[in-house]
Amino acid sequence: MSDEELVELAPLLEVEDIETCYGLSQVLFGMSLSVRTGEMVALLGRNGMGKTTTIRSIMGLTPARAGAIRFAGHEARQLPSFRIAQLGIGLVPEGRQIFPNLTVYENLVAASGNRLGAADPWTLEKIHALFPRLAERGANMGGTLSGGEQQMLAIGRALMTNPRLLILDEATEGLAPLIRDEIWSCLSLLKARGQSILVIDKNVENLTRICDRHYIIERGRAVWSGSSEQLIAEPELQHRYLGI
Ligand SMILES: Nc1ncnc2c1ncn2[C@@H]1O[C@H](COP(=O)(O)OP(=O)(O)OP(=O)(O)O)[C@@H](O)[C@H]1O
Repeated sequence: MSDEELVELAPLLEVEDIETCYGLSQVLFGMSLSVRTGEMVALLGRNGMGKTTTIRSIMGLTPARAGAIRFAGHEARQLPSFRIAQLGIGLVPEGRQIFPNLTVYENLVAASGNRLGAADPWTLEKIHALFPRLAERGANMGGTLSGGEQQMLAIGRALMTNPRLLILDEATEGLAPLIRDEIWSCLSLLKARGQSILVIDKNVENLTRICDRHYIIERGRAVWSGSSEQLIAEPELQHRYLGI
């Protein structure tokens, strides 16, 4: 089998037994997860269990000190975060972190590109069709947008890099119900389009509706993983690990 065929068979993202610390304080203790091409995977767990840290480690923002992170055939654990982004991971970070002093248009085009040669790349027109509000507000400064509009902008900005994997950290947190629904519809659409997605969110009902698989993280390691059907069938899991 050729190297290319082996890469095709391997998961797009494979996180294996990573350990991550903030200074002397260890947060991840052998965290593992994988995302296959076209899959939508959720990372669930109570506050402070290490979900954001897992994503920060994948992105090289808080590098893991042990374990392995493989992405699209590359060993990524020790790469700087700009290289990891260039391999094709688009992050929608917690708190959105759009550029407040750039216009909506500038935010969208700042990091846009199709460096991996996607067959049907995202364009400004397609982002505007996905989120018409961004078209209306193109000339406004990012910092003047509502929370929901900023979230749409953060998603649009990540998509404009044409990522192989889109990672969203609490994308619906703190938004009005109607705006939340809009974000969930957008995620369903992306999933249907074949986008590989890793998502952190608290809304298990919406997650089980569209995700393929789920991981539950407890004190820095995955304690359960399974399909949406399996998660729905085990309400005691949700009670025990998610406090629902
Ligand atoms: N920059 C930091 N320095 C030190 N400790 C941190 C830092 N960021 C997070 N932590 C600690 O690491 C642990 C895991 O945090 P993390 O943000 O990964 O959890 P989480 O599961 O994403 O929770 P939340 O839903 O609250 O964001 C927590 O105990 C948190 O206090």
